[in-house]
Amino acid sequence: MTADTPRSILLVAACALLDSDGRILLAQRPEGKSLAGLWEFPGGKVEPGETPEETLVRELEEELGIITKIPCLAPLTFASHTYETFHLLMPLYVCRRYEGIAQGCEGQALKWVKPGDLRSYPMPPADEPLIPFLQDLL
Ligand SMILES: Nc1nc2c([nH]c(=O)n2[C@@H]2O[C@H](COP(=O)(O)OP(=O)(O)OP(=O)(O)O)[C@@H](O)[C@H]2O)c(=O)[nH]1
Repeated sequence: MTADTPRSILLVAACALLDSDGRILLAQRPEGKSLAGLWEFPGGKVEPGETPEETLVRELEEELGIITKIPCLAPLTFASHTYETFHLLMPLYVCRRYEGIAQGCEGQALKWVKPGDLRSYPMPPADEPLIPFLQDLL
């Protein structure tokens, strides 16, 4: 792909799930996937017919066994990052209200991380500009 080739935009919804101590949940991308081993915010691709909020409610249940509702998702900022084969547009929401205890339902490792420690966890390049927004918020 050359610099002139139009890339498709991939819309992914992501969520900073917070616990009562203000820690943020990160999930490790499993072996075999792109960007394996990096730590990311739970979420996933917005499927046709879904809103980003609907995607997150679905993904949080599928990936983590967490139940939340659309009004509990507060938009914080977004990532806009060009990868080699697509351009990622990723709204980041914050969620403080949910039911259940997060578990890696798809075998992924999870970590509750203090805002000041986020940089200790290697993240996809799209995520790095998001960190100061979370640190300012929390
Ligand atoms: N959920 C999530 N995805 C992210 C983050 N940062 C980031 O670059 N992404 C990218 O957004 C896409 C999300 O795809 P996905 O999670 O629904 O699906 P996937 O891993 O099976 O995608 P893959 O087929 O590219 O491996 C991936 O390309 C992933 O690399 C993030 O913080 N959270």
